[in-house]
Amino acid sequence: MASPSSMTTTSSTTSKLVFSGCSTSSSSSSSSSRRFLPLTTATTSSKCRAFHFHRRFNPLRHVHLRPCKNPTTVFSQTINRPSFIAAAMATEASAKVIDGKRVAKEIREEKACEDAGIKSFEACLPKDATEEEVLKHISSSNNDPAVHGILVQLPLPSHINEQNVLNAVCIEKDVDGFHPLNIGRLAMRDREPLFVPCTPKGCIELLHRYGVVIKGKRAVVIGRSNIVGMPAALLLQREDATVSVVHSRTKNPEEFTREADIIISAVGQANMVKGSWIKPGAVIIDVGINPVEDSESPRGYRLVGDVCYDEARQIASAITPVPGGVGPMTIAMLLSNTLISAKRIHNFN
Ligand SMILES: NC(=O)C1=CN([C@@H]2O[C@H](COP(=O)(O)OP(=O)(O)OC[C@H]3O[C@@H](n4cnc5c(N)ncnc54)[C@H](OP(=O)(O)O)[C@@H]3O)[C@@H](O)[C@H]2O)C=CC1
Ligand SMILES: Nc1nc(=O)c2c([nH]1)NC[C@@H]1CN(c3ccc(C(=O)N[C@@H](CCC(=O)O)C(=O)O)cc3)C=[N+]21
Repeated sequence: MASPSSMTTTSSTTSKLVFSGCSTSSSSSSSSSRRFLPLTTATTSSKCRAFHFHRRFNPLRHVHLRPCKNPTTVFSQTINRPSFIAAAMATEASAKVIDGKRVAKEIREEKACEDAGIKSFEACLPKDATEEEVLKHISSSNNDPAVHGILVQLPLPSHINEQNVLNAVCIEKDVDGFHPLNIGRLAMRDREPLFVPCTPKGCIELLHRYGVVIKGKRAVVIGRSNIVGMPAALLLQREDATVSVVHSRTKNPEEFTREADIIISAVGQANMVKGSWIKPGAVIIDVGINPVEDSESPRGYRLVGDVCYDEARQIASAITPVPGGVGPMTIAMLLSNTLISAKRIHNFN
């Protein structure tokens, strides 16, 4: 756990709160990309992280941000964007793979080109930590001018009230976009949230960068969680899609998905969405991260999405793989939100 004093020693930060489960080696000096993974004992751990920006290069080891030595080269790479895809136009038998890993790398390189550095400090609390202790950590990051972003890793242990905790994060540092004020603004017309939740923002960013037309399209979001499904549906609606939300009580979900030009699936059930659920030419964004046993894999498991990838790629015009699709985009959007926050706080345009 990063001690409160270590959070204040440098000029700027994102703060992350973690209940654990996690060892002391998960302090700010080690890679923390793992801290985001759902494969750790999610129900028994939670985390809070403080991120800060400083003007000199400071590679974000936690998310593998590297300083950019040659900005010109990087810019030319970012201009070279993936080709246009129109969901309705697709005729190819095999879907274009929407490469989240590559786009996330581009986004990280854009940040590096802006001379951005982010430091990340993790507060890793025991799983029986009290709500009061959690709130104390949040309050200390709220009040630390060096901290520009705070992320409380969900889900929280059951004895802690999620609402109280999320409400406590200062809205100006809510880089996860989960504060009810941010979500409320996302839901209302002509209002702008200070931050858009990272995973749904990453999904929309992938659609934009792959030239997928959203306006006027039929979109189906599978799942309605506060983290992914609900904000993803709000974002698609803001992009002028006509949106249906499918959840665990939906009868015959395939009747909805078969009509969709765009499907965002965030359920957490391996291979639930079959090829037969998909309209030919649809674009599929698979958020699901599901471990399935695999004795051949060094970890003893591999990750698959909610969508039956091998079936879907024969039918869809474009699809995100798991791993290497939405996951890396979530992390890139967290960086992006932290950059937005630091610029806003320092009146830097
Ligand atoms: N790639 C990334 O960056 C991220 C990936 N994830 C992954 O995305 C998945 C979803 O995460 P999260 O939203 O937090 O999960 P939640 O468990 O909070 O929500 C799951 C949603 O799926 C719905 N659902 C469950 N079963 C079915 C079913 N059989 N048919 C239709 N809908 C169903 C639930 O419905 P109901 O509301 O009725 O219960 C609920 O709305 C997980 O695999 C998670 O690991 C999550 C965050 C980031
Ligand atoms: N407050 C909060 N905000 C979150 O954004 C949040 C959270 N809590 N709780 C947990 C979920 C899960 N999540 C992931 C992020 C990245 C990958 C990711 O990068 N996955 C890699 C796979 C990595 C591997 O191979 O292990 C990929 O898909 O390619 C996965 C999952 C964010 N979450």
